[in-house]
Amino acid sequence: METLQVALGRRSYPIHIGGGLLEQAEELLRPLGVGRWVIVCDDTVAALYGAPLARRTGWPLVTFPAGEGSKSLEEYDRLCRRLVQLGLTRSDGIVALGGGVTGDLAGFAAATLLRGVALVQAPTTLLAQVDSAVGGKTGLDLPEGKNLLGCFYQPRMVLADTVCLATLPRRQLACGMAEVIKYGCIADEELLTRLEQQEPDWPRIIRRCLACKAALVAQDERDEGPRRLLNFGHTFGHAMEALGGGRYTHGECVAAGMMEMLRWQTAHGSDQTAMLARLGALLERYDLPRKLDDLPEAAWRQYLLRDKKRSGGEMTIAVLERPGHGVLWSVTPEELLEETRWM
Ligand SMILES: NC(=O)c1ccc[n+]([C@@H]2O[C@H](COP(=O)([O-])OP(=O)(O)OC[C@H]3O[C@@H](n4cnc5c(N)ncnc54)[C@H](O)[C@@H]3O)[C@@H](O)[C@H]2O)c1
Ligand SMILES: O=C(O)C(=O)C[C@@H](O)[C@H](O)[C@H](O)COP(=O)(O)O
Ligand SMILES: [Zn+2]
Repeated sequence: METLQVALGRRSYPIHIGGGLLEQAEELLRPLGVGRWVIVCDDTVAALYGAPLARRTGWPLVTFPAGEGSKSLEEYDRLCRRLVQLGLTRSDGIVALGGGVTGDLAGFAAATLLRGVALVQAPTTLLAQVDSAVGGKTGLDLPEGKNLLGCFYQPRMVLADTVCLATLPRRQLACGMAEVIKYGCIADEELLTRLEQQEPDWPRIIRRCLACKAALVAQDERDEGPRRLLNFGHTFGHAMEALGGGRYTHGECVAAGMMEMLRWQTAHGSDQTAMLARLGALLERYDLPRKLDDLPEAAWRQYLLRDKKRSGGEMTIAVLERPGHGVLWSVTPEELLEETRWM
């Protein structure tokens, strides 16, 4: 087992990475001094890992339907009511076992139920292990757009059990690779080169991505500055995800969104032709889309304008200065809407 630390003063927490950590969950969580744990996971993860964990520990299990559609007020309501019915108190806690959907939904429930109960993130997808389980962003979607409800709520511990990756379908592994490639683009050119030349070594990749994320979160917990680099590909990607209505995953939209941002940059005086070719080849290597051509255009503008990085007449976007080095630009919504392929 390897351990990284997210340095946030009193709210600091460890990220444990390794094979077989779920088997040791009871022991690893004991020092947190939490009364009773409840496991929250989707129905797919329940069958694979939730039920065995519940059997071993005696912790109750609450499930919800797998998929992005569960990041909804309806599912949040159902989950919170179930947790109350189970008698959860303020000295108890939630183990969010699953992918990013579980982390966001169960994390938001942990942050708000009884005004906050302890939370442990136990990510089971590559995407959640390299990104969503760390940093404390929790959230739900609205019909008007992605992650429009939510808060920052840090977990007390993250347990990334790499054994779980063995059962992950190929498409979901690819989704995680989109966020991995994002880290390479914004902060780690050597990672890009390794991904181009070698087969993935998961524990090593996870460690590298999380070291980057932990550093950005420690500098800027509430997403007011450098943490926004993690949004590279998301400005367009989130709009694509909402427009896709569930057809495309978060990772696929981040992949196409990174390409779209490089095209936008190129049309705005920052030539990214070489990087477009490099990123395009890498996305292809990992079965990710470079373009999503079949999305309806009508609501594109509204979704983009609802981006959380918009503040009045200004939007902060993450762009690339060079491979491995992202920077933030401030643009007007009109500039962002110019020269995208839908306009
Ligand atoms: N909070 C954050 O910082 C943050 C960061 C990135 C993404 N996100 C959010 O995360 C979500 C995407 O996360 P995701 O891609 O993990 O999706 P997900 O949680 O829907 O998981 C994808 C699918 O994989 C299944 N699954 C999970 N673990 C498995 C395993 N080990 N073996 C087999 N199947 C397994 C799930 O049941 C689901 O069907 C999006 O909603 C996105 O907005 C949040
Ligand atoms: O942790 C962050 O900060 C990120 O931006 C990570 C992203 O991969 C993630 O998709 C996040 O949920 C997007 O944040 P949002 O603030 O644009 O909803
Ligand atoms: Zn993301």
